[in-house]
Amino acid sequence: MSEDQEGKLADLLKLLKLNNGDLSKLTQQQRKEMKDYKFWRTQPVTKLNEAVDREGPIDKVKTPDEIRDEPLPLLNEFEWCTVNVTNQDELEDVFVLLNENYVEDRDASFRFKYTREFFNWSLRSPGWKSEWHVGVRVRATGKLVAFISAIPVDLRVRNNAIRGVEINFLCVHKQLRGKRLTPVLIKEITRRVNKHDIWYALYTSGTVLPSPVSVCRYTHRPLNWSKLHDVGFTHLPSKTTKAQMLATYALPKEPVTKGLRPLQEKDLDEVHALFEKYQERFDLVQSFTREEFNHWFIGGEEQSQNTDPSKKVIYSYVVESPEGKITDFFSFYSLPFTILNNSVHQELGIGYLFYYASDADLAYSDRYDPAATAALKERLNSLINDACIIARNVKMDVFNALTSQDNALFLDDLKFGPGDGFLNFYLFNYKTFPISGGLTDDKSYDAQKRSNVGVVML
Ligand SMILES: CCCCCCCCCCCCCC(=O)SCCNC(=O)CCNC(=O)[C@H](O)C(C)(C)COP(=O)(O)OP(=O)(O)OC[C@H]1O[C@@H](n2cnc3c(N)ncnc32)[C@H](O)[C@@H]1OP(=O)(O)O
Repeated sequence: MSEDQEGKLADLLKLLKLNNGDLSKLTQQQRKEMKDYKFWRTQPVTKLNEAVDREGPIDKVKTPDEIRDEPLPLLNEFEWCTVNVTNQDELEDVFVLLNENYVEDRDASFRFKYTREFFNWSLRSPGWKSEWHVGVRVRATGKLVAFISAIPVDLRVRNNAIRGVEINFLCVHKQLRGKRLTPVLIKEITRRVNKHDIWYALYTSGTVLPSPVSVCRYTHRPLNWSKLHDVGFTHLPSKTTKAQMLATYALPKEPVTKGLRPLQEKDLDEVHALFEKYQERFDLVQSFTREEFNHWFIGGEEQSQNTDPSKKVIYSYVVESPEGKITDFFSFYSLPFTILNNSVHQELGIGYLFYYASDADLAYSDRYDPAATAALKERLNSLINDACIIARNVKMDVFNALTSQDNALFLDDLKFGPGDGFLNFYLFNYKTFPISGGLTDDKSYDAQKRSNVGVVML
């Protein structure tokens, strides 16, 4: 890969996951010292370089009555709001804020194309609460200038069950950056979550904060190389022809796994059970109730009855054996970009690998047994290759995955290139020993250890 191409791919990755950092951020020199995290040093999080000697809560136990009833004060020109995401106009405010401020795109050529359907899926999972969609508006004009959200989740960290929230979509308008609004937003969402007697949170960020529980790397698999090339995402490596690049990334016309079909409601119990069994191997997982499983993988009524591909967010597939047993499951979601100022292409389709499960290695007590590894590797290679084919067939142009889960078993074989973006996983008010993120010391894919991160955040 030429340097130029690597640069472009790095840019692509930056855009694909807005909040990623770069490799330099992980180096010691670039990282701030603990004392310089003026906000984070006051919070119940593991300190940088802290030697964790036990796993568990950080703060003393509190009750919701001890938590203040009123939001923290804001500067007079701003006011708190609860964004009602079931109201189209208010949802629109969130789109505009995120679309214009979430992605750091230097030449402003791409924007996330958030849709109502995407937010209905990501912000309204079972148990969602309106007051956890926190906004800040300009008092005089009502303009939404900051946002942060939480959804309730049941987590498992090794053998401990934790009732918590996932925090996502933190965004401050570009013109208000550097003004310390973020700590206020975080304190406010913490207050609103604590009022519901919830004291722990999971969140991810490209930024290095005190202190990552795990670090995964972004990877991407071009599906439509010529379009990525046309819009300037990938450049032709020297001494290579376009035809060679197309051949490199060519995929079969249709999925190849026998018995592969979309997940249906009738499969839910069986797939849920297979999924839970598969997830047991990981150290950080989200446990889904049946209702949550339905929401995240079938997508509720709106998604299941949806036939318009531009509105489809979640794609879930199962493999059914000739005996009628579900042996495998995979899912990916769609979050495209709008391409600005390009006369030919208006949109870039992007698929993100979500959860999967397989019975390929379940008969082995040790996941690392060479025979177990070989069986799972073979199965995942064909499953995720099929996922790429399906994604390509619904006009996605690139398929994105992290080094989490068992992904290191297929990333190289299926031509997922490493990006320069890293995603840090954090727990709020909960100390843990580090969890492997699927990377070796030199930041390449760790096909031996793989990852023990079994949670996928949007
Ligand atoms: C129990 C319930 C608990 C619930 C809460 C759990 C915790 C949830 C935590 C949130 C999980 C979010 C998960 C996601 O959504 S990650 C996605 C974050 N969003 C983006 O990347 C979108 C584009 N960027 C922006 O909108 C702004 O640059 C943001 C808002 C990121 C910072 O705006 P700005 O640049 O204007 O900064 P400031 O002057 O206001 O504030 C400076 C302080 O903020 C600390 N900072 C900077 N970036 C992040 C970050 N990504 N997570 C946590 N903290 C961050 C920073 O270290 C500094 O603190 P300290 O260094 O002095 O200590």
